Amino acid sequence: MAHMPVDLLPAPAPRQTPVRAMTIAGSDSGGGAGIQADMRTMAMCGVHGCVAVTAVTVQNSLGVSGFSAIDPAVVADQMRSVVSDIGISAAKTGMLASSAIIESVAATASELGIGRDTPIPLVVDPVSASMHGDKLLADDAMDALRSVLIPKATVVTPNLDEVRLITGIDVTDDTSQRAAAEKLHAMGAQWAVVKGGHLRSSDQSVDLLYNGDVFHSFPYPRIDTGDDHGAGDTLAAAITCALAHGRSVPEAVEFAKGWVSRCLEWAYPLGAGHGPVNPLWRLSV
Ligand SMILES: Nc1ncnc2c1ncn2[C@@H]1O[C@H](COP(=O)(O)OP(=O)(O)O)[C@@H](O)[C@H]1O
Ligand SMILES: Cc1ncc(COP(=O)(O)OP(=O)(O)O)c(N)n1
Repeated sequence: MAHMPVDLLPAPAPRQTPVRAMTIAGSDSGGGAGIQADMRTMAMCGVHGCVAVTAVTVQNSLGVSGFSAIDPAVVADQMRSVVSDIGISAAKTGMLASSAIIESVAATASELGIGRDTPIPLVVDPVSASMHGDKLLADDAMDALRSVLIPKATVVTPNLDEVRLITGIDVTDDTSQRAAAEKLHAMGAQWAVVKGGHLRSSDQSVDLLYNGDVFHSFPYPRIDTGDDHGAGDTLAAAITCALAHGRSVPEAVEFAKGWVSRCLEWAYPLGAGHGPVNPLWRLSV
């Protein structure tokens, strides 16, 4: 295992109300991705995680065999209920399933003051499919993602398949990764992270962050594992936690890269397919 320095977010003191964040995402019955991944990382980062469930997937280590989407009005009401009482310092989106849910989440985020240029940053992980290729977002929802949600994002975090669907750019190298980041920023995201996890030609996994001005590159050693289910959710959740703790976006992405790298180092086999990344490494520190 590589030995990277450990960057930790502060743990709450006994009886002290922790920093709060909300995930607006789908449930993974296998416990490795979606809401379950977000809550695992939030808990291990000392953050009280709140939830707006968007869909319930039927999923295990072999893939997603079906899902049921939640009524968009119920998604919006979950967001209102959390923000009006508990309060949050950051939010993230994951699986949103349909254009109706995307529109509801974007409108409710505006109503509640969540998103870029507000005090509550929004991390948009534009989940479109599982690692097995199972669809988690309707084909006709891509326009809503581009036109109403990405312009609200403080940070958008697509993988390379999602980059292709959203921007039409096929990222194969550093130049196309930069072009994709520029296009995502031009679509209205304050910051774009183009994740390099799927660029398997290198011994590095390089994520690129861009805000219309400066590129920040995050090269980390590629970890040799097939147990990488939930890596994207975990990265976005860790960014959200660091933002909730008051870190800047580049600091939050740096923290999250270190976090997900350790989670990949500690990933374990589960079921007959791909096991999950493992935030429980934090219990050993
Ligand atoms: N084998 C790996 N070794 C190190 N980092 C990885 C590896 N696979 C993915 N990552 C990192 O995990 C995060 C999620 O990446 P990616 O796999 O591209 O997203 P997704 O899970 O959404 O498909 C990124 O920060 C990426 O660089
Ligand atoms: C309910 C749910 N949400 C998101 C995903 C995809 O998660 P991701 O982190 O991109 O991980 P992989 O699918 O690549 O393992 C999901 N599968 N289920």
